[in-house]
Amino acid sequence: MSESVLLEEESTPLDLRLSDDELDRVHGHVTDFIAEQVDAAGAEGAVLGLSGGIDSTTVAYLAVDALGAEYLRGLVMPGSVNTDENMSDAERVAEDLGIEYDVIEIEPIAEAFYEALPGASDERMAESNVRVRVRAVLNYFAANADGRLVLGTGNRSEALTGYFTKYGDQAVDCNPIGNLYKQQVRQLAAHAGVPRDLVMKTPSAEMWTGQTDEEELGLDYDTLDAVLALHVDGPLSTAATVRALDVTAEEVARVEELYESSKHKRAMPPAPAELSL
Ligand SMILES: Nc1ncnc2c1ncn2[C@@H]1O[C@H](COP(=O)(O)OP(=O)(O)OC[C@H]2O[C@@H]([n+]3cccc(C(=O)O)c3)[C@H](O)[C@@H]2O)[C@@H](O)[C@H]1O
Ligand SMILES: Nc1ncnc2c1ncn2[C@@H]1O[C@H](COP(=O)(O)OP(=O)(O)OP(=O)(O)O)[C@@H](O)[C@H]1O
Ligand SMILES: [Mg+2]
Repeated sequence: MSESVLLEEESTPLDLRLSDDELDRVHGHVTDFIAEQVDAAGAEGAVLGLSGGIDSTTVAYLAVDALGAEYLRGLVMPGSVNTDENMSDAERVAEDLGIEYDVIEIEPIAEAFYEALPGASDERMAESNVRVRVRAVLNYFAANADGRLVLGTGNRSEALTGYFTKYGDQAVDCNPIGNLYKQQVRQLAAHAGVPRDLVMKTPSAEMWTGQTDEEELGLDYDTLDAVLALHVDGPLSTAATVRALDVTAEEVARVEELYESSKHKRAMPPAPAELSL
């Protein structure tokens, strides 16, 4: 069975699926990109956080294709919220790929932050973002020490909705799958040989127990991707998007709100315009 057939049973509001030929080309394009980024930086390879989720697993598979297993290091960083299943999947990915990896318990590090600013961790998002940023510090610790680049795992759907922690999981040197919508990442994962149980996993940031991306975003990824492609990336008005897809004007407005309110996450921090003195 070809890899794209694997996902063919799904029906989506808008067919963004890549053909086998396109998947071959995207695979080559992304692996070339990873190799070029590492080469251009004069780096000794790359490091990435492995969560057992589809995005980091896909980037790990592609990076091994691009660089070879000996040039990729994985960091598996369990915190209090991560399920044992996800953490053992993360280790399985590293072992299947034959890459060097470390398992680092982040809770004692996060706890030191919570104690340093009493009360701040009462706010769930503030508390959860600390864990995400602790992982970023560890990624850069490993990258600095070994002369490696940090590979990001962000995709286009997350980037356009700001669905990431500022200076957390977005604190990376490059984003190999950054131009692909989430459903295309799943397709590329299958194409790259990621095991089916990981390809079909429900996306979760695991920032609190039971969190799923789709519940927090308020839309399923297929709908989100379709609205992004037609209305945010594409030229269709709200009314035309509603007519083209099986979505409501409220769903389009939700996507627009996510996109608009996260602009600051996609820009360099602003400074006042230069004064002529
Ligand atoms: N207009 C503006 N201009 C400039 N800066 C602005 C700003 N509005 C907020 N800010 C700054 O941004 C901060 C809020 O942003 P941030 O700290 O990122 O926090 P926030 O966006 O509130 O939360 C992170 C979101 O990303 C999701 N996430 C995080 C990590 C991983 C994943 C995943 O999919 O795995 C998902 C998470 O579930 C949550 O929905 C504010 O505290 C403020 O410092
Ligand atoms: N426990 C963890 N250990 C190591 N890295 C992690 C951990 N949790 C998150 N990360 C890093 O943060 C990134 C962002 O998480 P995110 O949930 O968006 O991606 P994912 O888990 O790979 O895929 P999915 O979105 O399908 O859950 C991960 O891809 C991974 O690089
Ligand atoms: Mg995840």
